[in-house]
Amino acid sequence: MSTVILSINAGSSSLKTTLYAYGDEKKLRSLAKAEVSNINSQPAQLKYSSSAKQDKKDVDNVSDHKAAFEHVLKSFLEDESVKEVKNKDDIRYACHRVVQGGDFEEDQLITKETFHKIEALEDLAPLHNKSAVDLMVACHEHLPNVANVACFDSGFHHTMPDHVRAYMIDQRIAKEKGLRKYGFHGLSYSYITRAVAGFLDKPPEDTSMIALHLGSGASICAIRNGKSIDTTMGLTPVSGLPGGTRSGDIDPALIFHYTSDASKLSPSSTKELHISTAEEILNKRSGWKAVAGTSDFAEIAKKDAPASHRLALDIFVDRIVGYVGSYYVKLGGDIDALVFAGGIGEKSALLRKMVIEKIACLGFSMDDKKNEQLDGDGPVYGIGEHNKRKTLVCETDEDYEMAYNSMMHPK
Ligand SMILES: Nc1ncnc2c1ncn2[C@@H]1O[C@H](COP(=O)(O)OP(=O)(O)O)[C@@H](O)[C@H]1O
Ligand SMILES: CC(=O)OP(=O)(O)O
Ligand SMILES: [Mg+2]
Repeated sequence: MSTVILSINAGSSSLKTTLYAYGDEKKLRSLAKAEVSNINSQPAQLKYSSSAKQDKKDVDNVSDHKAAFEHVLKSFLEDESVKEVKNKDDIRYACHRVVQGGDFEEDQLITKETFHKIEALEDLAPLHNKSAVDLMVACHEHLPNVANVACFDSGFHHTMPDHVRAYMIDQRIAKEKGLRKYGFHGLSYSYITRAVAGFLDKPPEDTSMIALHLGSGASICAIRNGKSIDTTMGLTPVSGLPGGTRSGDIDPALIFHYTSDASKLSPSSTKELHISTAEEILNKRSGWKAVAGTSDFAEIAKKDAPASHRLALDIFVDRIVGYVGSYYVKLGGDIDALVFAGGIGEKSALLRKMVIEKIACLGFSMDDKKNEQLDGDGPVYGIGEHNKRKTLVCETDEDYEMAYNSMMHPK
């Protein structure tokens, strides 16, 4: 008898889902994947793949995650090659990626009580948590017999010390409002830690690294003996590194000088969700989209790209190496590996080369050939080594991480 898990990863404009099954041997098998992209702009696209079926098509009337989820579910249920799922009731668990988990450290079974606690966290992360909460409601409606589990992107960072988590502001207000560094991409960092430890043939508790999750949202994590000691994102994902549409760190006073109405509520705020125009500008109208006019990093890294693209690339590399230097010191130089992950970290040989050249002074190196052509079975690839310190690429997988935790610690 197999247990079936559906992993649900809600991005700001996409919905990525994977169906997994496992049996007594506790080995996860991926059965099928479905992804809806372009959710807020018409038409949205649905991409589906299983061992028997590959499909890509436009889908109409998908203006929110709930509508996208209905398409995804229909695709899974229509695919007769997925023998483990003949009807909705064959799905045992739905795992939801929740970016801002507040004080939650571990995955939570979603009950009425935990649902309301997660819903309340929307105040801290209006731009990130809403779609996840909407999908919990959709699952409750469409899959009434499934057990819903919330998996928090912030959970991995609960081991950061207090002096790293705290901002230098009035501590009474900080406590009252939960204003501290939380950090995100934790599902990815947890996957990377286990995968890299396996690759190095060491227990995770003895493995230390600087991990770079570089996607359209980008962050870095300092991991000592398998645990996060610092990361670049903070109260929200806007801080730290810049991203596709995010500014990354700025002087906070810049907000007051940017436009006269930056402090007003943004047009997309509703009665329930209060997003300031500044928050929207820094999250959705900044980053390489603002500097280079595209949020596609592959375009930015093209050989003959214009000067605006080169500026975006140089800013990104500058901020990355600055944090690597800082985390090298925080880890006391005691590092097994520097790990590139995320869409950009995994696919851009140019970005990896630019970063490694600038941090060679810290004792990192790479082999150009291995960097250009990743060699091995994955998910971890070695691309360089200097004095036993390795440079690695890891194909990270947040969906797998959620399903893996659900399998190892069933709720
Ligand atoms: N071949 C490539 N070279 C450089 N960047 C790439 C390549 N393929 C994809 N990317 C970039 O990866 C980013 C998306 O990464 P991903 O981790 O999937 O992001 P997210 O989960 O935040 O949407 C995009 O900026 C995209 O342009
Ligand atoms: C937390 C975060 O920024 O997520 P993503 O990279 O998926 O946008
Ligand atoms: Mg991502």
